[in-house]
Amino acid sequence: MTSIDVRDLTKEYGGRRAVDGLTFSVRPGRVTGFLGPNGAGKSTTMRMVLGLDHPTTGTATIGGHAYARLREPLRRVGSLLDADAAHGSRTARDHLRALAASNRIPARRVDAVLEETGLAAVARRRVRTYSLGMRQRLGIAAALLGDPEAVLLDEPANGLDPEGIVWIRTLLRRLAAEGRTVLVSSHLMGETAAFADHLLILGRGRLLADTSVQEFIHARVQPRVRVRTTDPAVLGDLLALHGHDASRDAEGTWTVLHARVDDIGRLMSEAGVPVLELAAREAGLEEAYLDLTAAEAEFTAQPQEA
Ligand SMILES: Nc1ncnc2c1ncn2[C@@H]1O[C@H](COP(=O)(O)OP(=O)(O)OP(=O)(O)O)[C@@H](O)[C@H]1O
Repeated sequence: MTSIDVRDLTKEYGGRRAVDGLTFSVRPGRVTGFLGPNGAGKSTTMRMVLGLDHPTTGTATIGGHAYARLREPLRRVGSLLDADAAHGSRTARDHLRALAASNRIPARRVDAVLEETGLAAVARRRVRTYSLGMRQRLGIAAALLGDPEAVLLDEPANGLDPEGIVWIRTLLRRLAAEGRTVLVSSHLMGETAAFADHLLILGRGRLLADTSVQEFIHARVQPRVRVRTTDPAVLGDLLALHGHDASRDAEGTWTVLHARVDDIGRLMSEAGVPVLELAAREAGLEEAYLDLTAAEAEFTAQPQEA
């Protein structure tokens, strides 16, 4: 089994820490979402895992080995860091063939990944004529070329149309189901929640969270119930009588904090208050993520000097 292990990893650029003492493992068989604000250190970490940057201190290994020590690395780990990695004057097919030849990957894999990424029909066109989404698909094709056990993708949904976004989600889920190790950075919280099982969240080069998506959301977003009836004032009195923390919007819909639909439904039924709408409000990753980053910003804010 191939896990990606980062230990005490630090990277300084001119005395500034882009990555600051990171330790985590990315496990096989699940999709790990890699989140954090712009400049948090996600790409720098991925570059160090892929041997494209040298750590100032610490180690990053794939299946226990530094990238530089892997034989035929594309067969062990595939990556997408930059959609413009292919030379514009080459065709997609030639680009992938050259990559395959230099890593002793059978040429039939080229056709397989072109098919898989939906590029087969345009494979003989020069890459410079590709749209951003097509270049992104080509980058993903290159990542999958060596049938690798581990895959690192930096913002793979970038430039993809809605169909492409559904496609990448399905692809990531399948790669994980096949037992591969999948690390994916993204700024799209809705998308990350749809494809990721686990999260690593960075802030200013440090690890803020290493947790399952479900646990992360449940720990940060309180359960709420949305409820609507014919007479909002009567419902307001009923909720207050039973000590519920609730607020009412302009249309008369109540939001009840720390409550479950079963409790509110039963309460209304017993009091004879008609229910027009009753729903548990779905807690989202975006809300949980913003809660964490806001708390972090507050915690790290430096007091102004007088
Ligand atoms: N080659 C470099 N030289 C100097 N500073 C760098 C270099 N590469 C990255 N940095 C700095 O390191 C920090 C982390 O950048 P990085 O690109 O890893 O963040 P990120 O989390 O991937 O951000 P984004 O979400 O915007 O892609 C930033 O402050 C960036 O300016």
